[in-house]
Amino acid sequence: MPHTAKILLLGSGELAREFVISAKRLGAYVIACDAYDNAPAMQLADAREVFSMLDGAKLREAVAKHAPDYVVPEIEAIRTEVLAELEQDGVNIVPSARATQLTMNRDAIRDMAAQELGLRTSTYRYAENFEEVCAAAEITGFPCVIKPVMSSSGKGQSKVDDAAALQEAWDYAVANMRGDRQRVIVEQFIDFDYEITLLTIRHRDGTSFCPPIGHRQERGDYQESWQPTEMSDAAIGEAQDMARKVVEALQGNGKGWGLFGVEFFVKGEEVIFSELSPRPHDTGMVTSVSQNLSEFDLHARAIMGLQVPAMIRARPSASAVILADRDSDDLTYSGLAEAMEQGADIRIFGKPTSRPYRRMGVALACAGSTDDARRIAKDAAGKVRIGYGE
Ligand SMILES: Nc1ncnc2c1ncn2[C@@H]1O[C@H](COP(=O)(O)OP(=O)(O)OP(=O)(O)O)[C@@H](O)[C@H]1O
Ligand SMILES: NCC(=O)N[C@@H]1O[C@H](COP(=O)([O-])[O-])[C@@H](O)[C@H]1O
Ligand SMILES: [Mg+2]
Repeated sequence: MPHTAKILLLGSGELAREFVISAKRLGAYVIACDAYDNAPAMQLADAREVFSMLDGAKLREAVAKHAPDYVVPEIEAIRTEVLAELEQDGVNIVPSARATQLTMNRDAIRDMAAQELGLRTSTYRYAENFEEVCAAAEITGFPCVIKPVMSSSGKGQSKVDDAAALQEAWDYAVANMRGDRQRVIVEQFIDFDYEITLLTIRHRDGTSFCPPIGHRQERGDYQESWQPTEMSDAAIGEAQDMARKVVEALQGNGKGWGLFGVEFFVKGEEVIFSELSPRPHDTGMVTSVSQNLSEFDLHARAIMGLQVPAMIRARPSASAVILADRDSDDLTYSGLAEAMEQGADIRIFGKPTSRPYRRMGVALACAGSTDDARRIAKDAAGKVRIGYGE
């Protein structure tokens, strides 16, 4: 098939699905990969491969079979050593193999940010057994937050208020971690005023930023986001400086081009670095309606060496998630017309199965203010009904 670029997409969730749309508009041919068939992005891509991306041999095989111009990771759980080897052999890993390696585990990126780059972070220690957890909590104090170093979307994460609750938090982290390394980060709990995602784009002409996105999380997972969010110019400037430093440090031997979601906590005028994704961010789904070019469009443009505006504006907008509440493989959706009554838009991801709290869709709204947009998006999300085939 004629195409402008061939993209092997590693991960086929909702963020990949939107990315496929953006990349295909620019004429790309996209092969969507994930561990399960009929994943959201596969339904729209040109081709699919179903395999575990933690399996290095299978990963190599997929790259050899398709000879892509770009390998675009969309999840963290990937055999990233293989990406580094492929990069050595001339394969273009987005944004770079180093970025995927350092962000796969929380410890690598946190050490780089706090120690090498000197960015302000919460106080933290790592622990590999319960005794070390107790020692770490002595240093961070209470409350603290315990997370597996390998996890995302809040999996295995808990806030701990006193020493009596440490055992439960450790057990919960071990039970919900990804991979085989029993290691957690114990972090000082930051009683922040608000938290943001700063979408940062590294592209052929330099670095651009989107207006900050505010968000609210529950169980460590995003519930709603809005853009722009109120923030002083000084705090925005500080966040941009930190984001620039960290994305530049991730370039390694790759081009380092692409969009990053850089997360910060803000307390008073203090901006505290939390973590980042070297790819579109879930809280950034709001950009599908808030910006002329969404985070997915911007990622596609940056990767393909195309122009990215220096100034990106956002009109007041919000997103609110549509979550499942049980396990099912016989899903239907209704209530979209009611959900749209106040002007919201709805995205249904088309995930073939549900589980409690799995994100199945999102409601999006623009309004005169972010407060109004949040209200409309939340109301709309609540009106979409999921049928579980019972
Ligand atoms: N040290 C902390 N102090 C206060 N809140 C925290 C802390 N660490 C995490 N949180 C809360 O939990 C949320 C999820 O944490 P974090 O981003 O580290 O997890 P994650 O599993 O990597 O999430 P994702 O992959 O969805 O970005 C944060 O956005 C924040 O709301
Ligand atoms: N915070 C990371 C994040 O939002 N990742 C998004 O969720 C998908 C996995 O969802 P699933 O667990 O429902 O399959 C990923 O593929 C990605 O799109
Ligand atoms: Mg996060």
